[in-house]
Amino acid sequence: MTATSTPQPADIKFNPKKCSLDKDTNELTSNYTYENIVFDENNQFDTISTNYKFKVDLSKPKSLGILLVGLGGNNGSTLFSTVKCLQNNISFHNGKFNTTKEPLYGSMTQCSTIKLGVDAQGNDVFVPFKDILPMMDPSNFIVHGWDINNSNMAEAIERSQVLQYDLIQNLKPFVEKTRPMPSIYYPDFIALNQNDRVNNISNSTQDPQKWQDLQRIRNDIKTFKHENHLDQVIVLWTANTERCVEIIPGINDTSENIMAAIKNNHQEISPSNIFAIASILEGAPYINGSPQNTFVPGIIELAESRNVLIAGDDLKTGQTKLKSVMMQYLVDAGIKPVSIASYNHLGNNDGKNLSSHAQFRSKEISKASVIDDCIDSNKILYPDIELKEKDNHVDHCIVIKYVPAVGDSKVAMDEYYSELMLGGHNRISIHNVCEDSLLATPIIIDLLVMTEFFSRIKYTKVVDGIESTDFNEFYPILTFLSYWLKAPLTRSGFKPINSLNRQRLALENFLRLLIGLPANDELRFEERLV
Ligand SMILES: NC(=O)c1ccc[n+]([C@@H]2O[C@H](COP(=O)([O-])OP(=O)(O)OC[C@H]3O[C@@H](n4cnc5c(N)ncnc54)[C@H](O)[C@@H]3O)[C@@H](O)[C@H]2O)c1
Ligand SMILES: O=P([O-])([O-])O[C@@H]1[C@@H](O)[C@H](O)[C@@H](O)[C@H](O)[C@@H]1O
Repeated sequence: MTATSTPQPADIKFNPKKCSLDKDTNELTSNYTYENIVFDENNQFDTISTNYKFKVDLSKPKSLGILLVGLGGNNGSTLFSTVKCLQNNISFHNGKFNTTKEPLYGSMTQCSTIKLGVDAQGNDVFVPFKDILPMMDPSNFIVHGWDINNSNMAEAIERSQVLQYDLIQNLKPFVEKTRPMPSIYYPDFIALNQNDRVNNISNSTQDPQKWQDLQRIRNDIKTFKHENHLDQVIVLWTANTERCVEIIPGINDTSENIMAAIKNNHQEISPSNIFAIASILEGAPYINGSPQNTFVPGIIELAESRNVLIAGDDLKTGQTKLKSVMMQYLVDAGIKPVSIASYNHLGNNDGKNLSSHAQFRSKEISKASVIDDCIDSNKILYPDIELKEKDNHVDHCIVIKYVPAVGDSKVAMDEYYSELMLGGHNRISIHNVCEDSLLATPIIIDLLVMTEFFSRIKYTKVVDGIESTDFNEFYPILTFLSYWLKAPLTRSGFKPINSLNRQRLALENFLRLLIGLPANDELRFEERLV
């Protein structure tokens, strides 16, 4: 592999001292010793080493099925259009230029690189992220989905006002024949102001039959898979933000209880609960791109028992992504943030839905948690976060307002107010204007590419030189995807990692170990030692 080439599977380069390629099965196996420093209750530490064997199936599927809940929305229709552009090489007049192939800027898998090592002169060598091992090309996605509104995809992209006029005209013949499948609407979960969009639902709002809704969604997934000859389908929620559900013992706390609650039409079963359960039962990974707490304990238990990948919550696109960098920068520099005031206004339908309190509350929770791991990491700056007194926490305020005039442009204003030495202060103000759906769509692409990639990896532990012949799949909550998520869903007993650089480091090092390379460090001894 060279720094510029796009290798095919046969070109995959790996470290033969750590890896072997089985040409019959097209699987690459690598050996890795995971070392961690573990402290006991007396603050004594030990280095714990565990040997693993990882196996990647290098044969990626020809096509990957994507089912979006909320296909007709801004994110859904933008992703659908992007894939059509790639598949049909659609060009458009972008103001001054005729653009042919759109690079997927904003997608880490498609447009970023990873440092692999150094050349003979000690200069860093980078390769495209997507070229380290075979990953799905988004032009091989087959996209469909559900929406509570029946507009065809040409009408949907016009309504969204995300794409340029010329591109919409060029896309129309490729998208107008697609209409979203009818969905489920339980009015209590999204804002009342969405009511006038509802004309494409299969359930009765007066007499809900949630068990039948579940069967119908399962059937939709099966049919889509069958009709398109797909081996794998991933379902992703990019519909409106729902209010959070109440966690009720006996109702949604175990997989058995939640199935019974669906049969009994319990009011705390949300549409997103139904979609998540349907996907898990169909063996389709499910990703929650919105902030609501779809993954109640009963659904997590179901995913664990069925061994189906799940990930969430809420896409980390603009303001929160920057916050997960800023906070890490300030705290790691020994500067003490004492308040973060985050205002944000936008004028798309997402903003309209979030102007309702219960839905805003879901978003407020997911946007607030992003600073927690940094606060937790530094007991010099925040000696006892439990006390929640002035000196021990960050005043973190989150405001979102709906301003129709600005459309899909998301305006974010943040003030980071921090303490410096000798009573000094540091105030950083950020004004960030970005197109909401054009930030979200490449992130959705990354989540889909990486979910498919992780589903081709298995591992086994090697104990005393003996490796088990049974290879395991990942624990179902795929926290490797945290980089793209505001409030990463995390395995019980573990705390989420929010800091962006830490999240990326995990991905980089994991890709490296799969091809037999050690974890990346920046020791640069070539330069620093004589
Ligand atoms: N754009 C971003 O930067 C960003 C970032 C993080 C999270 N999100 C979240 O992504 C979601 C989608 O954002 P958007 O801008 O596309 O919103 P949108 O309002 O344009 O689209 C949502 C779509 O979902 C449909 N819908 C609502 N309930 C449904 C149901 N039960 N079944 C099927 N369809 C349903 C609506 O009709 C609409 O077409 C929101 O929850 C938003 O908070 C967006
Ligand atoms: O990712 P980010 O920019 O912090 O968060 C965004 C919010 O600020 C915005 O109000 C909302 O509508 C988007 O869906 C997204 O959640």
